[in-house]
Amino acid sequence: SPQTGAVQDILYHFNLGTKTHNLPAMFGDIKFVCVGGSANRMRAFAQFMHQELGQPGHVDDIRDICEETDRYSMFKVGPVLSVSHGMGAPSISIMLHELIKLLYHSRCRDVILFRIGTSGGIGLAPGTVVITDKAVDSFFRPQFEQVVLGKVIVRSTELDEGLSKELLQCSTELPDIPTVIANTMCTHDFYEGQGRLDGALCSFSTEEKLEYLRKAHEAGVRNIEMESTVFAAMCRMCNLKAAVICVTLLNRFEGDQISTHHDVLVEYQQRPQGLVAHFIKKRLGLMA
Ligand SMILES: O=P(O)(O)O[C@@H]1C[C@H](O)[C@@H](CO)O1
Ligand SMILES: O=c1cc[nH]c(=O)[nH]1
Repeated sequence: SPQTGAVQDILYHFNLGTKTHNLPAMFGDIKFVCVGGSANRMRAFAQFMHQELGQPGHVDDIRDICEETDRYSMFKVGPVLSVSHGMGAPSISIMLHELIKLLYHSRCRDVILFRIGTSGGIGLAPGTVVITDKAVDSFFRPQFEQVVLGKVIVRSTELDEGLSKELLQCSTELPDIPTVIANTMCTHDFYEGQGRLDGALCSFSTEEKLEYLRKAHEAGVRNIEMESTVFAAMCRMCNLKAAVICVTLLNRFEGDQISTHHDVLVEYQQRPQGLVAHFIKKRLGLMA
C-alpha cells in the first residue's frame, strides 16, 4: 500500500497507531488470527485458547486491546489473536484493512487467518461445521466485487485447499464435530438476501425461495453467511493463508427462523472454535 510506509499510521477503528503503540512488541509473535462477528464470541474464544495453550495468569485478566473503541474487540493469547468484525462485508472489510496493516507494522511472518462464524445450512443437519471450499457470491460465482473509484473491481475468493483439508483431518480427531468441506455463499443481507420469508420485506414466494436454495445446493453451496468472500479475497490479495469455518444453525430447507434453544446455539458456536484450537495446538506441537 502507498500509505503503510508513512511516518505515522493510525488504525482508527482499533484505536492503535504506529506512533502511539509499539506494534512489533505488542503483536510481533502472532502466528494465528481468528476472526468472528461477535465480540463476546471472540472473548470466549480467547479465554478457551488461554486454557488450551496452558497460558499463565487468569482468563479474566485477558483484556480487550481495543477497549477504548467499541467498533471491534481484540484479545491476544500467546501467538493467537482473536478479533471481532461485526456483521457483513463493509464491517469485516474495514477491520481486515486495519488488521492486515497491524500484522505488517508488527513484522509478523507466516500468519494463518481463520474466520470462525455461524451460518444457515442448506440440506445439512443443524450443528454441522462447514469448512469453505469456494466462497461464492449470490450468483454462485467465486468472486468478490468491490466498487473502487466508481468502477467494479473483481477479486478471486480462492482459499488454501491444503489448509481446508488439514482442518477436515482435525475434525476427524475430535468427537462430536460433524464437518464437511463445501461451498459457502456470502450475501449482503440476512433476510431477503438469503431468501428468507420472515423479514420486514419479502418480494418472493415460498416456491421461489426453495428454487433458489435448490440452485445453490446444485452449485455445491451448503451454507450461507455474510463475510466469506471479502475475507477470502483480501487475504488472498495480501498473500495470507486463510480458512473459513462456520457452523450451521438451521437447515434452510426447513425454515428461516433460528428457534433453537440458546444453550444449543452456544454449543454449536463452540464447534468451529474447538476445531481451530485443535489445529493450532497441533501446529504448535502441543498434542500429546
Ligand atoms: O461470525 P458471524 O456469526 O457474525 O457470521 C454470520 C454472518 C453474519 O455476520 C451474522 C448474521 O447472523 O452471522
Ligand atoms: O442463516 C444464517 C445464520 C447465521 N448467519 C447467517 O448469515 N445466516
